[in-house]
Amino acid sequence: MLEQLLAGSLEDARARQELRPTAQVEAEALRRAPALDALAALAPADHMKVIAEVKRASPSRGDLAEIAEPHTLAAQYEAGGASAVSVLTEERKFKGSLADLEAVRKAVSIPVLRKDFIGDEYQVLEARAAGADLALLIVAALPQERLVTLHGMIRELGMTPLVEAHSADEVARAVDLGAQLIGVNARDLRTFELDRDLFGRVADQIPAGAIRVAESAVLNVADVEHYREAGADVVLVGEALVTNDPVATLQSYLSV
Ligand SMILES: O=C(O)c1ccccc1NCC(=O)[C@H](O)[C@H](O)COP(=O)(O)O
Repeated sequence: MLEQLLAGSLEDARARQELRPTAQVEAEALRRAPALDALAALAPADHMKVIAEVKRASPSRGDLAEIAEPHTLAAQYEAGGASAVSVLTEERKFKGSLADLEAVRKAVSIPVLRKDFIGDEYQVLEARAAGADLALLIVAALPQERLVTLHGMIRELGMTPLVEAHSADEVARAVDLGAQLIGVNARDLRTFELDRDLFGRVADQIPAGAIRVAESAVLNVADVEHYREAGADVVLVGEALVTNDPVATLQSYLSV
């Protein structure tokens, strides 16, 4: 599934590239106001910080929420205390788009993450051109050489890479990159199995200077407490926010 998702995202990027060539997207990326400082926004605090996700659907759960106005939801997230907004831009299984990201960018003043299956430079340029401050890199999806190149490029464009791992080996690869923002995804992107204890097993490998993000599988405050006790600075939450009252749910997590 991960290979399919990456291949689909790259294929869709190729189709967009036919219409908007690299030079054009690069010019748009360079014209953008500088990216917001996501590391400052997500820096460890005396409570859990939240990256709140705009998530309509997913391969593991199907349709989750209609979200006709992603910018309205994102504004609610910001008002509710989110430190950043994650926007799924993958079209085929998550029903997202870069237009969602652009709309969210206009509506909030907190950092915005492009959450997609990023495998090439064009997608990174698209992220910045649409106003993203962060871009996701999934360790399991790419060879280390590709990760090094894309990680460097994201940083050169002023954005922050969120480097996502799902095993001790992948955390080690993220650390080798010099990643300052490391996510441990409880969801195995190949099987969709959830393992909330994975974060606790690998958190010690993440250097003290890096920000530790626990991704996925938060369904209630107890899950947030579980991640906090295991050392998470930030949780990334999608389903629980889009299927419940987003502000009340978010605020309950911020008390942890
Ligand atoms: O959510 C999925 O089913 C999924 C499947 C395959 C690859 C990625 C997937 N999700 C992306 C994410 O990482 C989550 O949207 C994000 O961490 C929030 O997760 P949750 O709070 O469990 O909705």
